[in-house]
Amino acid sequence: MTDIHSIMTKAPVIPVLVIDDVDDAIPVAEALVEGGLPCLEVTLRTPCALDVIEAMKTVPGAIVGAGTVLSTKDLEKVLRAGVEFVVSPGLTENLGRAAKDAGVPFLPGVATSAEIMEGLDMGLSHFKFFPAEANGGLPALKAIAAPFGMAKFCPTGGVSLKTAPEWLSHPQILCVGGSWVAPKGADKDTIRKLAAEAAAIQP
Ligand SMILES: O=C(O)C(=O)C[C@H](O)[C@H](O)COP(=O)(O)O
Repeated sequence: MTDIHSIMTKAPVIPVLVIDDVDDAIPVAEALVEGGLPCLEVTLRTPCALDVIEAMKTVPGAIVGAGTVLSTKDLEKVLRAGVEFVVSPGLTENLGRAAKDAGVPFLPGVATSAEIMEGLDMGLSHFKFFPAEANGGLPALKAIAAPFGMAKFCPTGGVSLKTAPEWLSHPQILCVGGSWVAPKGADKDTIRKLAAEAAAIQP
């Protein structure tokens, strides 16, 4: 298993996926991987998410993780499904410790200095800044991250193709997360093009 730093540095964008129909899993994953975005965050927001994870894992080159992991119960489920990384919207002591014990690359959401400090205490150093735009955007993250030179971030929530380059120009930001690369109902060609555009983003 790889570590969260290498997952965050594979491509500038981690697609955040909400998949309603398991039949879409393979074409969506193929389009994203072909477009140059190998790390796929499948959110547990839909009832078929675990089946989607299992299906996407069969796509060559896909590195499949789970998002919206809210509890240790969710963590157990996604580990059984064989995810390679885990993302959560927030950080709790229970979930942080369980992810650490499981040895799975873990990217918990933070929005404040105290949350980053709790994460650092647990031995974590890589965080999702969530919800990125609603929390004040890049000026807010710049100010919050300044005392924590060792911490790295993946802003997610309201990030777009247009705003991603500016986020990525900050040295503590390794990648951004976003759902824009796989809009609901989009066909494979569209998703491949959106992924290729995102993969080519230069800070
Ligand atoms: O489901 C989760 O666990 C989340 O953390 C939420 C997602 O990361 C954001 O909703 C994506 O934001 P958009 O790119 O603005 O759509």
